[in-house]
Parts: sequence; C-alpha cells; structure tokens
Amino acid sequence: MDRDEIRVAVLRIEGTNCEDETVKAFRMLGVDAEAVHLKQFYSDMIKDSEARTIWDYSCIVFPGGFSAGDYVRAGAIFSARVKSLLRHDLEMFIREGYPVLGICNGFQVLVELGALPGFDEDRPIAEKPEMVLAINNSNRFECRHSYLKHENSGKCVFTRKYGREEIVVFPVAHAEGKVVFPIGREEEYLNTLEENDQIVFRYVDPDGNYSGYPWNPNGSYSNIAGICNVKGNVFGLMPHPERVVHPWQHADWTRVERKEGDGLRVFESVLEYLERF
Ligand SMILES: NC(=O)CC[C@H](N)C(=O)O
Repeated sequence: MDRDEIRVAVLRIEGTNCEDETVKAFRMLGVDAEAVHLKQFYSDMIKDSEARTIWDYSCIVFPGGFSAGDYVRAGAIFSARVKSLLRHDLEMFIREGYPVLGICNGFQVLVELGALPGFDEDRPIAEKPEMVLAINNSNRFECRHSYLKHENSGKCVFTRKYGREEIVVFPVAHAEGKVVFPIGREEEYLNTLEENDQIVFRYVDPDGNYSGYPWNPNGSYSNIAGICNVKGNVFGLMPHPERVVHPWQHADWTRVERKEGDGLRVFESVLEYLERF
C-alpha cells in the first residue's frame, strides 16, 4: 500500500498517555494517524462520523499510560475490554499480518490479552496470559534513559531499520515492567523465544554488557525489554520509542550529534513494512 493509504490508530481509554507523541511520530513520517477511543468501536452510542472498525486501519498501537488506573494489574482492565469488544477482529487483523505495537502500558495490555509472547501463529491471541509484566524488583516507579541492545534478526517488522547488536537509548517509565515466565519453565520460554527470533531488545549498560540494576530497571528475566510474536507483526516493549524521535529528546543532545532520535526508526520500520504489504 502507498504511504498515503496507511492509517494508524492509537487506541486510548481513560488513563492512557503519550497518544499524542505516538500520533506525532507517525505524522512526522507523512502518515495519517489518530488517537481513537475504544468506545468509538462498535457502539450505537456514537455518531456515524466517529464510529470506527479495526478495518479502517492498517496499524494499531496500544500506547503507554496507566489505563484504568493500573487497577487489578497494569493492562488487565484495558485488555479485558479489548477482548470483549475486538477479540475476533484483532485476531484476524494479526493473522493477516497487519502490525500491532504495544508501548509500555501497551506491552502490558498485549501480554494480558494473550497476544504476546504469541507462540501460535494460527491463534494469535492465547486463551489466557502466558507471561507477566510484574512489579519492578525495586518495588517502585523507575524513570530514566535506558540502553537497549537490538537483538532481532529481521523478524520484527517494527525494528528492521536497526542493526543487529546496535545499541540505542530509549526512556523507561514504569512500575510493572519485569518480564516473568511461568515458574520452572523460564529456560524453556527463553529458548523458544530465542529460537524463533522473538527477542527484540535487551537492557544493557553503556558498554553494551548485560547488567543488573539500574541498567536493567526492573529485574526482567534475561534482561528482556521487548519481544515480538512468532510472526513478527506484534511487538511490545517497556521503553518508550515515541519519546525519543527528535535528537534533542536525548539526555546528551548538547554533546552528541544525531540527525534524529533513536526511537524514530520503530515507526519508519513499520511504514516500510506496510508499503510492501
Ligand atoms: N509509562 C507507562 O506506560 C506506565 C506503565 C505502567 N502503567 C506502569 O507503571 O507500570
């Protein structure tokens, strides 16, 4: 599809944030993007001009935030509402290869929904969650720039413009970001993710080594910061690429020259994928 045919929805409910930054990142690249409220889907309470279906879009983004106040668990309520309203359509959307991104709270939503780790290509939304984004080891909100190593070999449609082993800096800001796999099956999960090329970013220190706190801000298993599903079109990550699309959004911007922020290529990558769709 041509770039001017691409439409992106950033899905929001009460408590989501960074919708505008995410919409702007796409618009900077010449694409039609809008923040759209979940209640605009399949409701008789909405004017026709505001009513939407998933098929109005070529890419869906679950943004950051504290949806529904992070009550129950971060992402649990948003994902339950998505499940009751859009499950069937979203499953078809993913199966057909359309891209879905979850940033921070959005990653939490995709995990709660059962769309990540997404091991089964035929059933892209699992019956129940298969992993958890648990409370950080520090037991508090961690907010800082984090160093990430890009470890994907080309499967993830959102990071094809990053080199393998390239180190980038995106900010993190979360209290529930620790990747936890079912107890006793951690190695098995990790091996499957690695074999399938589903690991996308890992937390590292400034020298590129896997390190503990504060470089791994939450205690995530195997330093995992972001993963994609087995098909590569659903991607979730705790750090926020939409908060570093301009050079001056980097903490060292007065000392290091860049032509764009490190996060912009997440959006560019998926647009290139859609242009070949
Ligand atoms: N920045 C965000 O998306 C916040 C993430 C999340 N609700 C948390 O604190 O864990």
